[in-house]
Amino acid sequence: MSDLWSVDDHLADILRALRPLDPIALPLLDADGCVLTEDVTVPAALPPFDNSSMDGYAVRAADVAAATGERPVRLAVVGESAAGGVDELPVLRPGQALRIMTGAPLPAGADAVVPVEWTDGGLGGGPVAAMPAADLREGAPVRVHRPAAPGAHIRRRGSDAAAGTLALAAGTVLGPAQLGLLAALGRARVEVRPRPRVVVLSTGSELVPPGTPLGPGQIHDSNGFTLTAAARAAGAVAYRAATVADEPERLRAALEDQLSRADLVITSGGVSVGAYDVVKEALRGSVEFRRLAMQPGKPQGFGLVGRQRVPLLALPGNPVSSYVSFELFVRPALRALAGHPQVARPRVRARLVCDAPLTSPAGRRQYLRGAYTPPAPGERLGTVRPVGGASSHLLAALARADALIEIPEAATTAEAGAELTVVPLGGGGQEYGSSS
Ligand SMILES: Nc1nc2c(c(=O)[nH]1)N[C@H]1C(S)=C(S)[C@@H](COP(=O)(O)OP(=O)(O)OC[C@H]3O[C@@H](n4cnc5c(N)ncnc54)[C@H](O)[C@@H]3O)O[C@H]1N2
Ligand code: MOO
Repeated sequence: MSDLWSVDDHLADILRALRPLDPIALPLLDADGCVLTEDVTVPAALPPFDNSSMDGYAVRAADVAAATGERPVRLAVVGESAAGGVDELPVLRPGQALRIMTGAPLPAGADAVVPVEWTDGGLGGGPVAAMPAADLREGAPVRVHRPAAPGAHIRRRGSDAAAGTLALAAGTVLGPAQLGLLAALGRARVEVRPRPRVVVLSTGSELVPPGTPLGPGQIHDSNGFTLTAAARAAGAVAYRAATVADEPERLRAALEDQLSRADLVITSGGVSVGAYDVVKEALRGSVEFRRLAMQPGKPQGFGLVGRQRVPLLALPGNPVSSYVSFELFVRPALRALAGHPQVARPRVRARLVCDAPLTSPAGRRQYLRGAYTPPAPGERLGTVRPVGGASSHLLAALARADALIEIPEAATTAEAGAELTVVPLGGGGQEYGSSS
């Protein structure tokens, strides 16, 4: 098996040849899912002013210290502070209160907010459930039924983020909460590594697009869809190009067309030892073709092509082979281009559940398709059950699977109950926020 490359060496060679894309400034929503490349400091305190966390009355805490239901404290209402209000607020004097809404600025002199439910709302009766309309309480004093401690229901200026402190560190993955923070800080754009632009090129003279009836010997291009969707799920901006017939000139022309708009190109098919292995023929020289100690996915190609030296991964044409190859090699490559610290999908250990022992070719790492069940409460391991056989044309079984089951190179069988490594395939695998 000495002529076969290991899966790990092949991935390491690909990652060594790549460098993360140059950072660009993007509008916030375009930066969703991207890796931040600047340290963002807080330009001005958040919140920018002391404000109320309740609808109620701004008061001097000392004024209401003795308030009870039986002996309410009566305060003169001297105005109102509403969120977004532009009027200058009066300075609160002893014996006075100011109507205040959630988020509205606290007037000078006030040091607490009494929620409206602890007052008569200016109506002269018992406690109210909500702030009465303005005309009902015009000029009326408010009776406070409960004390509020100094600082109660006040959100202090800078209590969320103090000016000059670090809000988000370079390396943070931006998701909903991080984008919200940037917006709150007033940032319209941020510097991030962009999503890689990917072009997917399916090769094969037998291929026709779905929606077109099949002629003799023809099949529908499925890899183009699997790989484009997989690239998008990995965070790329991916396009499926038209399929290319098994003619090297056509593939070179198609590549020429696509290279300028791609940070990475994926081809499928044409990499084995057949008479019409177009990718191998067209790209020999700039792409290195290898045979890996792996099943499926034995034939693989990788190189930097064109003047711009765009990374190109040439995947085998069998549908399962190309998808497994994507998960093992292309996804990490895309995440490396996007600057993600963690490029591979997380692996888990799981116990094999199967009716008959599984077999695997000697000296090759096999990736079978499986259905993974996470550990039950209190259990250390989940379970995994194979879905379909090992053949690399089994698309229907792939569509029912949610994990890859790894059988190591050294093993030729795996019995029920064996503990194995599993690669769950679900979700985008996105972990926001973390910068480590
Ligand atoms: N004599 C040998 N034959 C083969 C070997 C070998 O070592 N010696 N390796 C086999 C293995 S393993 C694989 S994997 C395939 C790889 O073949 P290619 O990458 O050259 O792919 P093609 O020959 O073009 O196609 C293989 C298979 O997949 C179908 N296909 C291709 N593209 C698509 C697509 N876009 N959508 C759906 N299906 C596609 C194609 O019709 C073929 O059936 O080689 C083995 N042979
Ligand atoms: O290496 Mo192939 O990918 O087994 O079908």
